[in-house]
Amino acid sequence: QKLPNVMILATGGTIAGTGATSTTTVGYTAAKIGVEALIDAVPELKKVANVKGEQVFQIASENMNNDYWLKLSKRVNTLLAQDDVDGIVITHGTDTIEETAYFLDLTVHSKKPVVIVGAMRPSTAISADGPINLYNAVLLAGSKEAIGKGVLVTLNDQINAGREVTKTNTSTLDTFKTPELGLLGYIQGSKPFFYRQSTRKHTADSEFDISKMDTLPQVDIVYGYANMNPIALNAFVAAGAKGIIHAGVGDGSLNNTVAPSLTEARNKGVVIVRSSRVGQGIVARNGEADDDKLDFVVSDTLNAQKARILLMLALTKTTDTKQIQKYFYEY
Ligand SMILES: NC(=O)CC[C@H](N)C(=O)O
Repeated sequence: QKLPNVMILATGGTIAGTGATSTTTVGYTAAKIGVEALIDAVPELKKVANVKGEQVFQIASENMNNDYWLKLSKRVNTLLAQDDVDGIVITHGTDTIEETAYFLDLTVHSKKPVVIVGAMRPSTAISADGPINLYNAVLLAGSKEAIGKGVLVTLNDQINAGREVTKTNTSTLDTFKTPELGLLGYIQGSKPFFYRQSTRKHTADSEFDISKMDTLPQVDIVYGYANMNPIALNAFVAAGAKGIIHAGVGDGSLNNTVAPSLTEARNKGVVIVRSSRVGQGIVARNGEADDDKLDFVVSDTLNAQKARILLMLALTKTTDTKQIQKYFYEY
């Protein structure tokens, strides 16, 4: 039986982390060991795929930025265009895995599997989760089942969709979840099992193309809270933000000390997206604000960090808020 060719692109994170002792599970160093060492630590990979590794960069993912995303997405597109690559695994720090997953979901143009994987314990820890997670990721990236499902995230034997997955716990192994909408499936006994898939456009159907881009528009996030003031919002706008994600309280509600500054920003051409700090549910258009009159956009079910990604990509195509709103309902 012919094994699939799976390329492992390493970017750092705890999966490549090392600690002082086997019980060091906090205060370790992320992004220490290279891709060859990651592969060598799991000889079982060779039984399920022909694996090759490439170190794209080596960072703790709190340092993720638009430049790294553009580089990674371009590399993934180039590799997937090759006949000798069947799927891609990306090893990644867990802090921003959900953002990278959604960015690639929108900018990789292929039906071939792309699987992002991380770990919550460094490679040196007792019961490190990196090796089994990497094994599962390679298995998934080489599987027929993962074709056309969009960018996937796997840790803890579970498969989640790039659009929906979020980190829900600072430290436990079962941190990655898609609350309410639910995970896509499991990996058990060296087999992936899928039960659902996202209805939103992604990968091969995505119209966002970053192949010729070196920068992305500035979009910042303003967090909602009681006694909120517009200082951060005004500073972002003064610094040249082209878009603002307002992670409002509740259903994206606007504090009355901040609403006038949002209107002012919109009048200057800044695109305002009302999202929510709640994390679940739809932000209703014309619900907590008259979006038609204010010319604001709502984030649908995207959390603020994912809404930021879609707005950046939307702004590479248009500043028309009707079209941008359409994207938020389609992707
Ligand atoms: N568990 C982790 O991967 C967290 C380590 C680090 N903060 C990162 O995101 O890269």
